[in-house]
Amino acid sequence: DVSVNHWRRFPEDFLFGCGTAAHQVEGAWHLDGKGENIWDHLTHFTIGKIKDKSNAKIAADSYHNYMRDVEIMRELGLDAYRFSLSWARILPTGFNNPVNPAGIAYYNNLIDEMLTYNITPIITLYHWDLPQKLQDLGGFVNPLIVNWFEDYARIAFMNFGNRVKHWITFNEPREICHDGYGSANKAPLLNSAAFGTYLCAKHLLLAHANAYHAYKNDFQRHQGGQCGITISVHWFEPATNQTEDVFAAELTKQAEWGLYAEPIFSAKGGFPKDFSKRVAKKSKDQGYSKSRLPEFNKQEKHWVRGSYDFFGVNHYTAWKISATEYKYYVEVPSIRHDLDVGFYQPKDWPSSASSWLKRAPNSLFNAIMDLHKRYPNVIFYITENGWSTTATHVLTDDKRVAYHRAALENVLDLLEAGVNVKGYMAWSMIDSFEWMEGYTERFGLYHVDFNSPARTRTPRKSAFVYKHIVKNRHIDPNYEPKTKIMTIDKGYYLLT
Ligand SMILES: CCCCCCCCCCCCC/C=C/[C@@H](O)[C@@H](N)CO[C@@H]1O[C@H](CO)[C@@H](O)[C@H](O)[C@H]1O
Repeated sequence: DVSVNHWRRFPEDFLFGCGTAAHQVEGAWHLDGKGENIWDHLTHFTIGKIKDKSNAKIAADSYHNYMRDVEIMRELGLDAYRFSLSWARILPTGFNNPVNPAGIAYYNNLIDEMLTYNITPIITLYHWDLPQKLQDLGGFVNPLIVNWFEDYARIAFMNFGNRVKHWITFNEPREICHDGYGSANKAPLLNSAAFGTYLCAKHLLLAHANAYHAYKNDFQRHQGGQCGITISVHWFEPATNQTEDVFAAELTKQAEWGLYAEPIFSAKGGFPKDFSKRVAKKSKDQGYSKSRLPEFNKQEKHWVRGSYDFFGVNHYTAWKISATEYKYYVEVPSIRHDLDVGFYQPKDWPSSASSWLKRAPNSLFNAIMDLHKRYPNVIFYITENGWSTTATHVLTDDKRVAYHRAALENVLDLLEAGVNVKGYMAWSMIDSFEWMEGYTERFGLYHVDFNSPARTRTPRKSAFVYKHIVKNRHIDPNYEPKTKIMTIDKGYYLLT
């Protein structure tokens, strides 16, 4: 293929990794003192919400298989592994007393095993699994979540910060707030469309800032790590180049990810301007005395602004946005009604097993370049990017291979354009519990047999291709793995 420059390389210090999340892989939901979380609660007590009626009681059983997981990291030759801590495994009631020693021991063992093989741990403090006891008190719509989260973050920094140098406070505030509080698309199914999303957004941002400042003030000097947040940033493109579609796409960016990025990364701070105005106007028209989007006071704005060492980007796909066409029924009032745009994905974009995930041309480049222009000098880590297949046991996942290759070409384009991207975490290392979709959608580079007691992991073709890219620091579009037997490359790892 002459159109691809084979000699473009990723820098030696670029972090190639894979990601997972505690609730999606660990299992052991009630073992060794772990408390119940909102997904345990949802899957055990609410009937008919999960597509295949499954739950994550065992999932990929990483709680018992963590040594095999680290072996997989070594097989792939990863520089880094992004995983999350289960808040309720460490603090069964959500509060910082009691601390569960078995929870601390589990993560110590995982971290130490990774470090033995020079694999950098990247920890997400919160990947959607709030302790149920805190949800009973309101979860993210209770302003006290700000202190609860800081207390939990401090326990994590104190116990693991001597070895962990990359901290992500939250995974995807949009999904936490829009899906969990503003609708019933994810636990805790609060479905408070008028207020839930916005109350959650404000409190989550303050909780993030508290954890960030705790790290900065009390840990960073002697631990020497970095703390950031991961936001899902999809690409939103105007359906036409008419002014109203261009504005509709801008508003969509503000509503979908700007709500979380702007208060932290912009020079001015606070919620995004056009979208805030829009919610204020709609709220007034609806007869509310104040905007349903609660503003930050001056002190809060200042506290949140600049609370980052890096920006974690989860990117998967794109949508075309129209001011007038492709509109569907939306609840009133709700964020979707506040935004009031139409959206679609062109039929010729290759489709995955997930209804929302299509391979959109250059969407990763466009999304991160847009962020770079708004927030210059920010360091980016791509903390998730991946492709889903169905549950059928097919190991030749050529569409996943094509997706990762295209995305990684975009990363090279970004590096060439001078954007400071320091790492790429493929989602996911292994198949896992895909939230409301159960086990019907598989994101793993490794297949997991959820019917076998051992939860056997088997590499897909994409695992061999990713390994080749990581090892050679460049993308060979013609590389075809010659074997189906995965090995750990000899001499490739240096013990520290
Ligand atoms: C405010 C209304 C705006 C309407 C404008 C149109 C945009 C529509 C956007 C709809 C988005 C729907 C689906 C999005 C899904 C992803 O963001 C989400 N699934 C990403 O979550 C991560 O992905 C992994 C794969 O799903 C998952 O396993 C992982 O745990 C998540 O971190």
